Amino acid sequence: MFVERIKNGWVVHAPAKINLALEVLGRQPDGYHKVETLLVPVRLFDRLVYSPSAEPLNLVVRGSRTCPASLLEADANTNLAVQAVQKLAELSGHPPTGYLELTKRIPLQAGLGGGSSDAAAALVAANAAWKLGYDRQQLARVAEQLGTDVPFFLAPGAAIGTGRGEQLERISLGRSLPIVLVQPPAGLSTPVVFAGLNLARGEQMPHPQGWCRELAHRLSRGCGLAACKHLVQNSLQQAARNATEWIDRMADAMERLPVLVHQMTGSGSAYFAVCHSWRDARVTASRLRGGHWQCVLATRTSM
Ligand SMILES: C[C@](O)(CO)[C@H](O)COP(=O)(O)OP(=O)(O)OC[C@H]1O[C@@H](n2ccc(N)nc2=O)[C@H](O)[C@@H]1O
Ligand SMILES: Nc1ncnc2c1ncn2[C@@H]1O[C@H](COP(=O)(O)OP(=O)(O)OP(=O)(O)O)[C@@H](O)[C@H]1O
Repeated sequence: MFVERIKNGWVVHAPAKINLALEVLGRQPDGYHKVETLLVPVRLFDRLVYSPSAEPLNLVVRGSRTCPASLLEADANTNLAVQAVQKLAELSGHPPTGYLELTKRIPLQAGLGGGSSDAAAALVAANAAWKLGYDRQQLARVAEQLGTDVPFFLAPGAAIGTGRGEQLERISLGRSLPIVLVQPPAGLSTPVVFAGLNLARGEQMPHPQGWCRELAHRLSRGCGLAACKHLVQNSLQQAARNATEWIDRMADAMERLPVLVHQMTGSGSAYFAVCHSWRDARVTASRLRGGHWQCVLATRTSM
C-alpha cells in the first residue's frame, strides 16, 4: 500500500494479492476453514481518495478497463471501504464523515483481495485524517473483523497466513516475480467455493502437505521458483473447477504457453501464471488477449 498526502486528503494505492500457495487444513468449529497460505502483493492497484469533511460519509466508485463499471454494486453500504470507515468511527467515537472516491482496477470476485485491500486503505486513511494514532496492531484488530484478508494489506510484502488466514507472519521472498493475471467473465463467491469442499465443522484434513511454509522458506533462501514449482498448489482449485468451467479453460490456455507455473489465486476466479521473465510475461499476456476473458494483464509481485 502506498499512501500520499494531497491538498484535500489522502490518496492510497491499494494493491491486489495472489496466493502463491494455499492449503486447507480443515474446518474450525466456528465454520471458517483453517488454512495455511503464502500471500504475495501484486502491482495492480485500486486508488482510494479520502477527503475529510463534516458531511456524512459518502462514496463514489468508478470502474476501469480491468474492472468495468457495469459490474460495480450501487449500494455504498455494502462496500468494504465504507464499512471500514464506519467501524473505525464506532471504535474511536469520531463521527463517520468524509468523502471516499474509489477507482476500481482490481477485478471483482477474483481471489485478488480487492475489496479487502480497499478496506485496509480506508482504515489507514481515516486513521491519519482523524489523527487517531492507532498503530498497525490496533488497526489489524479492526481489519480482521472486516474480512480475513484485510490485515494482510496493512503492511508491505509477502506473508504466511494461518488460522482462517488472518494470522500473519511477514516473510521476505527477496524477489519480484513476473506474472500474468487472467480474470474470466464469471467471478466466484468465496463462501460458495469454501462450501464446495464439504468439510464438517471440526473436521481436519488427514495428511497436511506443508506446501506454503516449504515454498516460502525455499524462496526466501534464494531457491529459484523452477526448482520448487511443485509447491505452487491451491486446495480450493478443485472446488472452483466444480463451480465454473472457466478454471479449466484458463488452465488449458496456460498449458499451451511457455510459462513457469500456473494456478488459481485464493478462491478464484482469477488465474495467474508465473513467467520466466518480464518480457515473457508481456508476450504471454498478448497471446492470451483476444480470448473470451474479462481481462488479461502482465504485472509483477512486490517484494
Ligand atoms: C481465500 C482467501 O482469499 C485466501 O487469501 C481468504 O481466505 C478469503 O478471505 P476473505 O475474502 O477476506 O474472506 P472473508 O470475507 O473473511 O470470508 C468470506 C466467507 O468465506 C468463507 N471462508 C473464508 C475464509 C476461510 N478461511 N474460511 C471460510 O470458510 C466463509 O464462509 C466466510 O463467511
Ligand atoms: N471495495 C470493494 N471492492 C470489491 N468488492 C467489494 C468491495 N466492497 C465490497 N465488495 C463486495 O465483496 C465481493 C467480493 O470482493 P472481492 O472482489 O474483493 O473478492 P475477492 O477478489 O474474491 O477477494 P478475496 O481474495 O479476499 O476472497 C464483491 O463481489 C462485492 O460484492
